[in-house]
Amino acid sequence: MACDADGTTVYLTEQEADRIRSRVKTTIERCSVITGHARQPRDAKDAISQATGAALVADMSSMSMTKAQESLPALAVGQPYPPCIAPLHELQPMKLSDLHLETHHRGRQLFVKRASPVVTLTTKSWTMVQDDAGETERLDIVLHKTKHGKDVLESASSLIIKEPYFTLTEEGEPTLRIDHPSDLIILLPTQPQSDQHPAPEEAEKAALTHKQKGNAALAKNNLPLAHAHYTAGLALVSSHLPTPDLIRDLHRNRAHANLLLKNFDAALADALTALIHSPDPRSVELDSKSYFRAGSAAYSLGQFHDAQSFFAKQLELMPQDKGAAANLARCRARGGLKAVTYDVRDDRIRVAPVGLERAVVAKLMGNLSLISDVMGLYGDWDGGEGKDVHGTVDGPVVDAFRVHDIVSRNAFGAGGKDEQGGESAGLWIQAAYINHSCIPNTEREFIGDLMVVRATRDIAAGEEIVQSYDQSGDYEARQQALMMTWGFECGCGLCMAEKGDGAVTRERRGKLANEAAEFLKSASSGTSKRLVIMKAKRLLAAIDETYDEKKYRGLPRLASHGIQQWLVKATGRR
Ligand SMILES: C[S@@+](CC[C@H](N)C(=O)[O-])C[C@H]1O[C@@H](n2cnc3c(N)ncnc32)[C@H](O)[C@@H]1O
Repeated sequence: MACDADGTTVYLTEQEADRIRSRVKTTIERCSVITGHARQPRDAKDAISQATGAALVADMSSMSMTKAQESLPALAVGQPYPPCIAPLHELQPMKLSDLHLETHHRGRQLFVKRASPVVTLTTKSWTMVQDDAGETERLDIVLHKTKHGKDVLESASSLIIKEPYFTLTEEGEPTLRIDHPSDLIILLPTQPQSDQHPAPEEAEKAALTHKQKGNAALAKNNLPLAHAHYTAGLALVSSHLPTPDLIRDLHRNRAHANLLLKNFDAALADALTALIHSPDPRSVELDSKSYFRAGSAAYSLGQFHDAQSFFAKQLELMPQDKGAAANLARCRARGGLKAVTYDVRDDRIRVAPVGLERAVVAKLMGNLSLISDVMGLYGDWDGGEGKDVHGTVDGPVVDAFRVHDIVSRNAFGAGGKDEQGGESAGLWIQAAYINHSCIPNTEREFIGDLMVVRATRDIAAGEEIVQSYDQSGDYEARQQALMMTWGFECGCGLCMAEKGDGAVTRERRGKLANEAAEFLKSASSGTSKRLVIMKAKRLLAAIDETYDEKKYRGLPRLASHGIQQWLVKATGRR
């Protein structure tokens, strides 16, 4: 059995769990034997036809698979290693023939071109790549394989791998493995280039064409192309400033593209640069747009005070736009994919919100300003020596293992469904600092993607704010969830009292708590009949009997909490 942060329970047979474990352990053993061995050359033709066949099979099976079949892939969480923190220009080039097995090639970079179709699986993508010497090798990207909704390998023709890691797949095949997306630099096939140094009038004309092409790309939802056109336009005109209006237009439009690309830092900077501050009606309209974009970006960065003031300015300029900011609360930046993970570090199988990990990594890759806040959260792997380096001249540096561990210990279920219909989980940075107690003094509620932490009683100055991570009335189930997901045994007053009750009493209470949960699933207060109410009262009395009056004075009775609330609703009596 494996549990996740939403309290969702997934049942795995012992055989399935053993299969996952032994596959991962066998790979680790194989890797330890071949560490440092020189790479064997591959036959290019065989390698490419292998990838072509596998890509075809993967495409066909993804088309025929039902949602349920594809929803829980298995994923190994291996020993963490840090991402490359050196800029590309400091790394020495290497060739495929220089690779050694089960080795991180620190201080090196590898330039390769894609040589085959991409095999796209749920939690990884792989392909064959070739270097300038014509050598061929396999390349796997694990989990963080998409950018702006597209497979990064599919969109790449040339790539640079920073500090390549050469290892084995679970099938025992050698591969270049990418775990951290910041270790991979994709060289896009066609980037709109700004002409070198045209005369000012020509530059203005060309920049205007880039703006129009950018707008056309935006209309077709080709966001990277739109972004590239606006950037090329700005490169042409920014230096000699003959046309401030055009520059502002390009920034304003790029702010829109950046917002949609979830590059919120850049969207905010662009929106503010685009401001005209002029009273003429057209400028007022354009500035209102810019303030809306600035507000949306600030909101997504968690800068709520700034967001509020930008929206207030937008409203001041265009009072009729009252509803615009309200739309934000409805958009949730969460990913629903779950995977059964086997963590080699503690030998445990869990259900992990890997879609959320992907979403967090992608957001950090686009927004350097958010990285230190997220990396400041508690996680088992602290990132090693370079843990405080969050970016280089090549862009943000994101340690995907650290994000995995942080999400594991800090994500919470939001009690709703995400866009894909799965249980939704999210990472709320401030709320993540709140420790657990089974006797909490706060409660979580959600308004859209905002978590509201409400005090449930008076909290004295200096008293610790605590929330409940798991409200199960069954002591054993609660302790198991706390240990499995958050890695600790709760020592609060209630847990101490329940621990002291002994196994027989706890087992009886646990059974009754499960019965109560089943009852609550089938009974609805609207249709309550006398008999149903009597059954609830009997259950409540039976649960209460398992609690010693004196010992539990002032302590919550979690096993009877739900049914007690149901009775209050059904009978109107407390
Ligand atoms: C969401 S974080 C809470 C904030 C964390 N204590 C920090 O310093 O950032 C969850 C982690 O805090 C620790 N924790 C929370 N409540 C605890 C408790 N009642 N007893 C022991 N450890 C607790 C566990 O290590 C858990 O994985």
